[in-house]
Amino acid sequence: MCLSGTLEDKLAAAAEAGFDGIELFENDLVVAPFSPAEVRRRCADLGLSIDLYQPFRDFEAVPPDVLAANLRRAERKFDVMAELGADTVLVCSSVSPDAVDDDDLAAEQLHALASRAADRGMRIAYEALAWGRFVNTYDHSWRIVRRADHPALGLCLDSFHVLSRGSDLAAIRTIPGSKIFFLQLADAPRMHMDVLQWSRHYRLFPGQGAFDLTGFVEKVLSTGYSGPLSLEVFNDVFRQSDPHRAAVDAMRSLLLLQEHEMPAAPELSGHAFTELAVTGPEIANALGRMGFTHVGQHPSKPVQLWRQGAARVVLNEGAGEISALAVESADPQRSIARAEAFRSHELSREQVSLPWVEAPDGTAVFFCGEGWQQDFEPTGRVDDGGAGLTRTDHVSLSQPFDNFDEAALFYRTVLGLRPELPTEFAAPFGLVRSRAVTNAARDVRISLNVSLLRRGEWAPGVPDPQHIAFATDDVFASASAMRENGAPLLKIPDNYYDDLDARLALSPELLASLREYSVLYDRDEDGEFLHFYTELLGSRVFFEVVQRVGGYLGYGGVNAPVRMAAHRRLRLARA
Ligand SMILES: O=C(O)c1ccc(O)c(O)c1
Ligand SMILES: [Mg+2]
Repeated sequence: MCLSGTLEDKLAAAAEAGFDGIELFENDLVVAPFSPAEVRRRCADLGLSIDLYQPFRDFEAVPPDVLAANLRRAERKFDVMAELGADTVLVCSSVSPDAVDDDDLAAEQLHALASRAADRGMRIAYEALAWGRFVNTYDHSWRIVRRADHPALGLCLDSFHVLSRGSDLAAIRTIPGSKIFFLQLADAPRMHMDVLQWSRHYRLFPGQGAFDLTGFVEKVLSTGYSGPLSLEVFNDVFRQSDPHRAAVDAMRSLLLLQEHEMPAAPELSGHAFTELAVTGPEIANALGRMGFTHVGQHPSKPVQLWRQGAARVVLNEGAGEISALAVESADPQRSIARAEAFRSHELSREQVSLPWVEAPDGTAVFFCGEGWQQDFEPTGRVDDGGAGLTRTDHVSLSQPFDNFDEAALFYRTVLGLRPELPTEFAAPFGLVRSRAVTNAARDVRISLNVSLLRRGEWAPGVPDPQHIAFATDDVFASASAMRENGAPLLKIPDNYYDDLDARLALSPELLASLREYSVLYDRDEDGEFLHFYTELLGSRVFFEVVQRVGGYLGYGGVNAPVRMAAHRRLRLARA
């Protein structure tokens, strides 16, 4: 269910990512051209056991004629399972109009089913679907299993059904581990919607959503449960993305559940630099006009280090995009050990001495220790403080549609960053979701952005832009110095300031300065955010300058559509 493709694709991807078992979803078998015995051999060849066959629906608490038909249906499925070598079948709680609200009857009929399964050396794992007609909580399914009292009948616990209902988890620890036959794990974003739709479209791998999967798994394991930890993630995007990548993402999510056994992530302390791959002088010119100085030169390659305060940009040759982000690590080799443990492998690139890995969108992530700047020879030019930029505030990367949740989990596991809550805004070409990942000190901040739906066909065929945001302590002083130097700053329309005035009743002086310098503004209970942008440089990159006042932790997301519309207008004017 977690992987796209046909059965062959799914099995290959699961095996390659190191899984040792699967749940076989009935549809995948029904449409496959292989007999169950052939599937069994294929799985064995790949080192995969078939740990569960599912789903068997709408069985319990029905009138006698329906029961007879259901038992016949079950026997046919037991035949298939025998050929597959699968000994456990998932029976999910009924949604049938034939079912009645009668726990005694449900228990009695499940007992009958379990007896037949036992005759064939098989077991029934009963799962409460969150939308089951009468049985929709795990404690209710447990009461029925306890009442049925058959050794071949136990529970399937599925974290989504349990956590989506907000069930009290205390009772989990009262279930004997031997009566939990199967454990399914799925995370999800918090949503206020019909639980069936939520489950079938938006599940996520553990660590990608809002549920506490670590706490849930701890409770289940404390019962003595020793069966598989299986992932059952119904997700519209995963359903259509590369199964090999999704399987690695899935494995990473399981490893996160045992994070205490993984190498700890060394402390990160800021963005060492961000690398831009550029063609032509446009970006170097812009950096110069923004007050950056070309302070270092690579001895053998056309690679330049530009600096202003502790804000650093490396310019390399390439297609006009952010090609790498570099973080300062207390121990780069341990950062790599952590990355390797989470299935992200160290890469090498000619003449790069820094250890690095690749993020899901292809951006290189460098781990810099002390002295990394020695790779550059001084140009003799000195940073005089320029326009007052102090450091990199954040790097903003637009993500490929298929890899957004994978990216959040990558940064969480490999770099040890914390994902913040996602936000959404309406951009000119569709809704955009934005999610930041940060370290505890918040001196490493990466903002990930993605279209909510795959881009519409009328949207321009240019890639979504990416940017680097630099911090200043005085946004107006920086804007004024840059304007004086002829930096290509983005003009914000007057309508925006009229709306700000209406919404926030800012002092006339502040409003006038914002308008004068095309500075945007946001505030929340904790502080204020003042920021301005450059025009697009080339087709893909721009810069932002931000001033945080007080404890404002966001990214001015409310203002992003204003910037996007302005960039769009410029693109059209240039075309
Ligand atoms: O959406 C469903 O129908 C469905 C089926 C089987 C499961 O194990 C489950 O959690 C949900
Ligand atoms: Mg389930």
